[in-house]
Amino acid sequence: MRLEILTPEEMGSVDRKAVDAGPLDGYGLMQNAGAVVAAAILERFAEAEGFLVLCGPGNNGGDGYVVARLLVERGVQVRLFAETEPAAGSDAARARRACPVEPKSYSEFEPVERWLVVDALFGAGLSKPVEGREAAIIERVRTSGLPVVSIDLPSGVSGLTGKPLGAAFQADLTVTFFRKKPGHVLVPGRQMCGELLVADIGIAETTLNRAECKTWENHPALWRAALPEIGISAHKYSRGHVAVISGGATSTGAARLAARGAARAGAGAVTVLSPANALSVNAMHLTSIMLRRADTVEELEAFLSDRGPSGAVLGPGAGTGERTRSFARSLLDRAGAAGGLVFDADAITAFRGDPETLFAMIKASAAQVVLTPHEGEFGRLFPGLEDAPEVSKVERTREAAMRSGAAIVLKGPDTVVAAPDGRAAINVNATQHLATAGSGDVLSGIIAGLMAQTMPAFEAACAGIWLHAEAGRVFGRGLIAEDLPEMLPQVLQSQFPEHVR
Ligand SMILES: NC(=O)C1=CN([C@@H]2O[C@H](COP(=O)(O)OP(=O)(O)OC[C@H]3O[C@@H](n4cnc5c(N)ncnc54)[C@H](O)[C@@H]3O)[C@@H](O)[C@H]2O)[C@@H](O)CC1
Ligand SMILES: Nc1ncnc2c1ncn2[C@@H]1O[C@H](COP(=O)(O)OP(=O)(O)O)[C@@H](O)[C@H]1O
Ligand SMILES: [K+]
Repeated sequence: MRLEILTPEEMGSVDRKAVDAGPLDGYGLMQNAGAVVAAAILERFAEAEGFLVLCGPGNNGGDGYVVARLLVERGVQVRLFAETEPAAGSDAARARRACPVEPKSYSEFEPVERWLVVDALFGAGLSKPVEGREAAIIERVRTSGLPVVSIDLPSGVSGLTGKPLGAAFQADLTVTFFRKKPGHVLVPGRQMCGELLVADIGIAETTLNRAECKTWENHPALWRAALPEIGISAHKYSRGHVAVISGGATSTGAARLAARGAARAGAGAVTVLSPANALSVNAMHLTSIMLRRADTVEELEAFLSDRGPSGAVLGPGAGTGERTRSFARSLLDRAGAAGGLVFDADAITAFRGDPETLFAMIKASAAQVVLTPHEGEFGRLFPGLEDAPEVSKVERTREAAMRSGAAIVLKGPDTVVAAPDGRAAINVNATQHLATAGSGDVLSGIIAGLMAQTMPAFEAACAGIWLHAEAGRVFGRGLIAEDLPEMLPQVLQSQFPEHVR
């Protein structure tokens, strides 16, 4: 599978290497790009009665001239709109000369019923907000309701961030080349692409140095090999034991959701560590999951020494006070080399005043640590890395992982996972049904459950996010957090059938 995601800059370097290696030059690649777009249009929109092609000044416009020529050669009606001539001597200028359709100016653009718009204004070279006459034509197309096929990216959407820079097209189909770019998978770019087609334009696979790729679309192919296998002679503790720290009497549900997530993810044993005042409420709701009292660090440490859990979740419903901070310190300090810790929710917020102390402890710890913030929690730990219009969620998450020494799961419809070594994955199978209270608590448990079974942090985080999203996707409407752990068996069994030996 081609899971690598390339920034527009990385794609530009692949293009240059491809041209240097030959046999195709830039013009040859442009011909192939135009050909795959024209073929996709004719296949998907066979009923279109004509085509309105909008060409910008760069190579994206160049692709548009090629598409216009190929459509004319097919005998269909084409009108072409361009405002600026491509730079003299460029591939786009050559494509413009080879195109038999004389361009009209943008002001002459009139929508025609049952025609289709081909958007070749800007692609990877978008360098400033789309305004003025380009914005006006995008608005005219939007109000016309005509279908739009975008070449490479919907013009106006940043290939790096997935965010619109000024006005932007909402496409029905986007055809990009060689590999996806972050803007195709991060929101809102992902929805603005409509259907996305990644086409081969004759760039050899060897042009891409795979070892240098650090960003992928999250997919089982990335981590399937690291999924825990249960051996024939397994016993419950050999399958991993997860401790989940519960909050006080009125906030225990979050820990139980995490515990259930850990158990369904395959941990052989799960223990909820509860304050004394919440023992009875936890006891009333737990069956296979064990329960033990832990109000103080001493009680936590006694449990860690006795039972040596291989994973822990701290944060859901835990409170943001000293108990949570001291438990975090203890878990980081006492975790064995195989320990996998997930700090979520309150365990993140508890360090808002002093993130550097948390990061220093994480870096000094033998444990593998995953932090699972949503945007609000992320802003508390990583001042200066908050969301901003021209910043990529991938780069923010990567920077946070390097700063903290933990794998970071920055949640949302396009959850990004990053590791301190620079690897990053963007998740694409989540649905909006996951936006329900407690859903993140289940996720933290799933990730801890996988780490407790010795899955490394980055892989466990990627797998956890994918499984959690898939559980939500398969369940669909009406989902509440309690349903997520209960969907995991179906997802695991259908996606990862067991090899019975
Ligand atoms: N060998 C290659 O490099 C290939 C490139 N291809 C196409 O080339 C595209 C990239 O081409 P370019 O690098 O020329 O970039 P673009 O054609 O995307 O845009 C660059 C041009 O648009 C102008 N511009 C950028 N943002 C603007 C804005 N908001 N308002 C007004 N003008 C703006 C720039 O000044 C420049 O003239 C890709 O998206 C792809 O469609 C394909 O032809 C395949 C091969
Ligand atoms: N609109 C959405 N589309 C897809 N996934 C979403 C959406 N909103 C939230 N999620 C996912 O749901 C989970 C919510 O977690 P979180 O914000 O911590 O909620 P809670 O604290 O209630 O558990 C995360 O995994 C997040 O990625
Ligand atoms: K475009």
